Amino acid sequence: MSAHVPTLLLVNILITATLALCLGLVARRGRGDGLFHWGLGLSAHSLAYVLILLRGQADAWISMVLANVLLLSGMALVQEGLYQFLQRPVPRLRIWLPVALAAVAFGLLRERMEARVVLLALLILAQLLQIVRAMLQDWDRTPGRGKAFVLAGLALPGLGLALRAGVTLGGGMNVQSMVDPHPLQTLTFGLVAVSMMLASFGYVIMVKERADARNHELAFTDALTGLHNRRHMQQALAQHLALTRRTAMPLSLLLLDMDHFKHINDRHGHLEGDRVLRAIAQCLRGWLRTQDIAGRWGGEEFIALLPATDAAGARALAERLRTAVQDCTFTTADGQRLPLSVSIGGHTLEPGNPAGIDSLIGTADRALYQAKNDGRNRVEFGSPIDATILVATNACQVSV
Ligand SMILES: Nc1nc2c(ncn2[C@@H]2O[C@H](COP(=O)(O)OP(=O)(O)OP(=O)(O)O)[C@@H](O)[C@H]2O)c(=O)[nH]1
Repeated sequence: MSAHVPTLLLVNILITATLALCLGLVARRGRGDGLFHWGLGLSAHSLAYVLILLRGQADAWISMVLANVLLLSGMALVQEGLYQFLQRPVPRLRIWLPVALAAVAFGLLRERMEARVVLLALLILAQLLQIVRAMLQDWDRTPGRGKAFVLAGLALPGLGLALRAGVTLGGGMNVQSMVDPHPLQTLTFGLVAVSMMLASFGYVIMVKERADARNHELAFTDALTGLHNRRHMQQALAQHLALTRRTAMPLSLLLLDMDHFKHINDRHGHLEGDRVLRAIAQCLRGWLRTQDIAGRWGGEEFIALLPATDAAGARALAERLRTAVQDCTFTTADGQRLPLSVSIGGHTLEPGNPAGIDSLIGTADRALYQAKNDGRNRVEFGSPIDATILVATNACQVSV
């Protein structure tokens, strides 16, 4: 099966130019997503096909040498974009070496069609392998669906070019003829059109997937402490409450409030106050178990959700947190040591308890109020705790 090669080339020019234009409209230099360079790469490809279309009419230096150099430059620019996206240093020498080699070699091989076909296949395959290698190295950090499209899209022309080179070497057929095209010539140009669309859409999906993940992180993270924010904690609370209703697992909640924090702000300034909040967040991260979920509830108040934790376990953990903050040696920028303490209010929902979020938080909040009223730097629980639990708690305190 052969198609009219100039028509195929025209289709390729239209596809790559349209994609380049679209990317050019949305890309911003310096945003670190590589879209700008990817768009430049597509423009280089588009121009290369224009020059290939002029084969037979324009000078061989333009329609062969410059066209092939532009094709390889397009791939080099695509690689630059990808390295920017992966936030890795761009290995310019490695990326542009095939382009420099092509400029020299294609100039020398203008009259040797077989050598040109094989060389082009080898250089493009070398570029594709570099791209695949870079993506595999960052496999876990690269968003999922988009990268599959990019890899599939880039593999297709590699396959076409390798086949073309193999047939040229094996049978010496003229796979470059425009007048009486070899089916492989048709296949290669057809594959290039599909592959550039596939890879470019894949790349845009990759950029979008990463932006979505970042936005999600920003929407659910507290900017000052890096802990989960109130919105995330409300969602986590709802999920774990539903789980507690269906399973035989208790659920505990702690509300932690810094003592006399206004005094720290007034005396040492808000920046020091912020540093204290970060130190407390760090302390929480260090002391909670991996299944526990910690967040900033607002101002100088923190929240910890303790799944599958009964009242005794929650109280022991709360005491450990209180002691850890008390023992924390916080030093201000001008070298003063600040004593810190937190009051903690807690509550535990036993399995099957139909209480809702408001009731759980309300009870913990009342316990926190009690802890403040009773002199601060204390732990209070909303649910009654029996004598055996208290003994266990005291034992924990001693071990801390
Ligand atoms: N630096 C800093 N201060 C904050 C932030 N959010 C709230 N605050 C301050 O936290 C202080 C809270 O003061 P209060 O509610 O009176 O609480 P407190 O001084 O800790 O007193 P008690 O809770 O009764 O021990 C206020 O001065 C707020 O301005 C923040 O993000 N950074």
